[in-house]
Amino acid sequence: MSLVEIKDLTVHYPIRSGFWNRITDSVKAVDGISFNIEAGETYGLVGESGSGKSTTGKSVVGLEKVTSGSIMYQGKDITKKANRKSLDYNHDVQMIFQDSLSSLNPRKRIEDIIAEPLRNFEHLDKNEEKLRVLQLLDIVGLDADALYKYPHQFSGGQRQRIGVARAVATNPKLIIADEPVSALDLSVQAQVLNFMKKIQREFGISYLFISHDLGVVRHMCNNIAIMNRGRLVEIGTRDDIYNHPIHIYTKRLLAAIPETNVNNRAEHRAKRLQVEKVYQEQQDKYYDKNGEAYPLVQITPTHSVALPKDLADKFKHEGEVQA
Ligand SMILES: Nc1ncnc2c1ncn2[C@@H]1O[C@H](COP(=O)(O)OP(=O)(O)OP(=O)(O)O)[C@@H](O)[C@H]1O
Repeated sequence: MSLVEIKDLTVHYPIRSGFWNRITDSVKAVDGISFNIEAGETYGLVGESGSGKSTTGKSVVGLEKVTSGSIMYQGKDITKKANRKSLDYNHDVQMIFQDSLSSLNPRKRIEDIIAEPLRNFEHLDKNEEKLRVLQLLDIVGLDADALYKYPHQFSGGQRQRIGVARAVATNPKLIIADEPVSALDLSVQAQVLNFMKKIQREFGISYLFISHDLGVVRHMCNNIAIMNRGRLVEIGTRDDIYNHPIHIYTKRLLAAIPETNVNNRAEHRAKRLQVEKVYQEQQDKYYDKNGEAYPLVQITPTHSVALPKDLADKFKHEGEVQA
């Protein structure tokens, strides 16, 4: 059994209009997605802004009311509040946000910020609590004098590490990391990602790692789902996605990974423009007449892609020939 099993998850937001403020339509933020997160792994959920990643993450934490579908955790559907309560789900699942400045209370000292989940769930005495907060600061590489400071006294990277310390305080089983390093410089991104990996090794945590950037996810994730307009268009292992991408949208996201080597920038730009040209010319083949992605078709045991029948048959056949 996987740690989390998401099946046919749908989250629609109502659109209200007119004098009576009636519901006249809905935004299909998440439109029937399924994937599993295994214990101890980092699962990547990648897509452009507005593709539905955050809504999915919030649904998994229990912060968003789902329209239909299920999210199974330890055999129970946690889209139901009573099940979240009986499982102690809020203790087991934590979240790290992109914007550490607004997600950390500016009026609270770091000691109180990190201790907050401990106070909610563990009821330690004062000394035990302080010791635990100091251990957590040490794990994320911050000195003890951080205890008495406020969020604005830290750099973005340090604040993000404080967010990581708070998220791991109660020893959770799963952390939803929503764009955890997007607001940081490249060098600082690597630092925070390394801390997240170190903590994962030490505590055996699973991550649902949400990002718009396939470059960031590459060194973090074992399995990756590509999300586009509320649907999944490609699911696979790291090797499937980076070395054998099939969906035109995945190829476009891969071409959008920023090139860090200055000497290769011109070549990279030319390649990106070429991929964009192909995307504009051929994207219609990959979406149905309503502009929606097709259902996923399994190409190999680990790799599934949203394709119409003719393309699915073509790629399956190519896979068989190569094998
Ligand atoms: N509370 C809400 N009410 C109405 N529509 C919403 C709400 N939250 C999100 N949406 C819409 O749902 C869609 C998916 O949003 P979501 O934030 O999940 O995307 P995302 O991939 O995480 O993008 P970003 O990275 O920009 O946050 C968007 O069209 C968004 O405008």
